[in-house]
Parts: sequence; C-alpha cells; structure tokens
Amino acid sequence: MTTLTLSNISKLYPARAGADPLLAVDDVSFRVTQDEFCSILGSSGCGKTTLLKMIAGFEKPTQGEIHVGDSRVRGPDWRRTVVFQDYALFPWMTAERNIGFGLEMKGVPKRERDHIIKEHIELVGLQGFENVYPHQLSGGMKQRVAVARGLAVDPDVLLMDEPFAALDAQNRELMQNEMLRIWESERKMVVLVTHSIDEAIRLSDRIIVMTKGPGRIQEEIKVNAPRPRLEDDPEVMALKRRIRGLLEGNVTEAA
Ligand SMILES: Nc1ncnc2c1ncn2[C@@H]1O[C@H](COP(=O)(O)OP(=O)(O)OP(=O)(O)O)[C@@H](O)[C@H]1O
Repeated sequence: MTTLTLSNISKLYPARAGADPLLAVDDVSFRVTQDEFCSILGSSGCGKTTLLKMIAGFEKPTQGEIHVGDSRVRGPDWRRTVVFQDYALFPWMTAERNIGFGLEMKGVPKRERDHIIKEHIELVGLQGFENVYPHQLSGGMKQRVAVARGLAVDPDVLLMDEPFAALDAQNRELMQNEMLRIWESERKMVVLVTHSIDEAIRLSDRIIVMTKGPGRIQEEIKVNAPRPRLEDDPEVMALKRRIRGLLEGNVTEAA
C-alpha cells in the first residue's frame, strides 16, 4: 500500500525586498493512505498551497521530509500530479492532447496512449470534445480535462489546489459530485486544498484543519458520515459547526 507521509514539515520563505522572512508552514506531520480522500482546510494565507507545492515537489521544505511509499520527494514527478484552480491547460493543445501530455512525457507508446486518453475522456464525460481547444470549453469542462490529465498517468496521488473555486456555485457543486464519482471509480489517493468547509465535508474521508499562518495542524477529523452527504443531515450539520468553531478559534462542542 502506498502511503503519503509528511514528517515535521516546515517552510520558511527567505526575506525578500522589503519583506521579512516568513514561516508559512510550521512542523506539520500527517499521513494519507492509498485510496483516501484527504482535504487540507484553512483560511487564506495559512500555508495550504505551500504545503501542496511541497508535496508536489515544486517547493522544498526548510525542514522535514515527505515520502510517497519508500521514495523521498525531491522534485516534481508524474507520480504526484496537480490540478490547479486556473486549470493550467496548454491553450495550443486540444483536450485529448492535453490529457495525453503526461503520457507522452512518460514515454508511453502512441497506441497505448490513445487507449488511455479514450478511457479518461469517458471517465470525465468529455466524449465529443476530444478535438476542442481549451478556449472553447466552459470552466467546468476545462477542469474535467485537467482532472483527466492528472489521472491519465496513473499517479500515486492526485493533488488539487482549490480546483472548483473559480466556478459558479451550481457548477462547483456539479463538479464536486463528479469528482466523487471519478474518485469512487478510480480509488486514487487525493489531497485537496480548500478553504470551503462544505467542500471538505462533502468530499473527504479525513479533514486536516490548519491554524492561521504559520500553518500548523489544528485538528485531524475523520468524516464517517455516508456519502452523499446532505446539508441537512444532522451529522453533517454538527461537523460543520465544529469546524467553523475551530477556524474561528472558538472550539464548540465536539460533534
Ligand atoms: N514564494 C513565496 N515567497 C514568500 N512568501 C510566500 C511565497 N508563497 C507564499 N508566501 C506566503 O506564505 C504564506 C502562505 O501562503 P499560501 O499561498 O501557502 O497560503 P494559502 O493558505 O494557500 O492561502 P490562499 O488560500 O489565500 O491561497 C502567505 O503569507 C504568503 O504570502
């Protein structure tokens, strides 16, 4: 079983012109298991994105180590793919070429690549849009391409940074449900960064609630309520109150 392990991770950004050094993440340790959906939840500036960038290998921790299975994270790698809020698709490539990009980098032969691309187009429900360019797609569809691209290389972990924040409320909910459907069929480890309590509760097996910056773990919460998690479910409502209390620094009765 592949486990993601963060051991005593800190990140100190060095001083920049006119700005002091900044401790963005302070001594964070947690584990995520193979098919777990884990969310990192916290207010703006608490170091969520910094944490995700370190897991992806884009930033190096100042202290501590990150491992996926036995191998230490030392840089970006197809084993940890990222879905960004702004999609980060290549505008000059069609949907299917975007999805196949990582496979090409990985050296997967064309025939196998075409097969995997087709499978992933179907997985995210984009049949008929294979040859369309990103500017011709809606925000939700672009995000489907980004999710398919992230999953096509069969990574150990899919990292998502506020992936639905740019969508309107209706499309956000639709994409959250789609993400659940995709995750349930793929059974992939997902680490999602979000500032939305509703999103974290709707999607996650476990929620890591961060303190305000410098980001430390305030609490890890296992979410046991069966999916789909409806807003008026008493367990969901109690959990929401509890997390809101934590984020406001005002811990309410445990749910
Ligand atoms: N490259 C950098 N150099 C210096 N400081 C940085 C850098 N990147 C982020 N920071 C600072 O580190 C802190 C944490 O930023 P980060 O983006 O990780 O937080 P966040 O929780 O993801 O916030 P948001 O939800 O607003 O995106 C912030 O104070 C930010 O200004």
